[in-house]
Amino acid sequence: MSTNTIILYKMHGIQNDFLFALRTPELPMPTEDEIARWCHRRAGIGADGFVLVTPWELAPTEYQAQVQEAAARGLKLRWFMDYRNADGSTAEMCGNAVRCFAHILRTQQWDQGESLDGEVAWALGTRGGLKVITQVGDDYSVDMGVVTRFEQEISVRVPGIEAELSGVYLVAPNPHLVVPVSAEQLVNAQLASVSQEQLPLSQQITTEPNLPAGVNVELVVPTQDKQIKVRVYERGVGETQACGTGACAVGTWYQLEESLVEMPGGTLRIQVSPLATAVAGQGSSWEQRPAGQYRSAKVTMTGPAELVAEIKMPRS
Ligand SMILES: N[C@@H](CCC[C@H](N)C(=O)O)C(=O)O
Repeated sequence: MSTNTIILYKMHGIQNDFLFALRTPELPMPTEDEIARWCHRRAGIGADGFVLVTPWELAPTEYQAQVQEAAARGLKLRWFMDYRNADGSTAEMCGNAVRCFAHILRTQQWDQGESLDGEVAWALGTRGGLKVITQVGDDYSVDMGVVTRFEQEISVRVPGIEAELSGVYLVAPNPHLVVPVSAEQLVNAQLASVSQEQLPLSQQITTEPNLPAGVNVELVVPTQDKQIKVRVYERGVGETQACGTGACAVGTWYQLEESLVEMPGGTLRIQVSPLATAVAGQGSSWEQRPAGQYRSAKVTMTGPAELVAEIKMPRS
């Protein structure tokens, strides 16, 4: 393949869509500008994000500790997820793209995975910590690690909703703001279709206090037992059809052992197990946590991943 072309794999996980490329020594990370052009819905192929499938030996060196972590789980760390949003900005990782990552490794026969407790598994290094993916029938289940919920409530203004809302900040490990709304407000919210920095302030979601690193926002309505209906605004992208780390944040906020997070593109199963408090003498359930402490849980996300097309893209 000449360096003037690149093979891009269009993938999606419940319609959160991505362009994947395999990193080789000859193919470093494309520029922010190129990624934004490829992800553009009209002038490019169209995607919510870009993933450079990076062999571990080409990964940034600061994540070396994840090698030992994987080894302790009986796995060899062979891959790193280098993730960029549709506007080219860097994010910690992407939950829906993690499932797609395992799917492309398998379907392109780049890595058939390892056996872990009788299942096929892959270890994946990310800027947001180690992820372990297992194949479950046609789906993929991801040990997403720890999600942390902070006590401080954040006031939120959402275009299309008159009332001032209140949100809960979670680190999953990407930053998320879970905002409970009514069924009517969920429909009325006007979420931008592009990264909101490109829009006037009146069309932006704003928070008090301001969150300078930006934030992904989930508007949530619990519907029936275990089921939560969600719309998502993704930092660096705009409204998306689904968000994996967002679903993990919502599941942690909801505090049920298992929840079904229903987004416009599909539903993810989120399993949550609260971690023991960092405060000596406290129990492990959330209810026993003192006010003012943050709450952490280990989270597993399960859902599908699909390969849509393989595209030979010219590079200028
Ligand atoms: N779609 C992703 C999250 C992608 C990154 C996010 N936009 C951010 O900037 O944090 C997911 O499925 O988790």
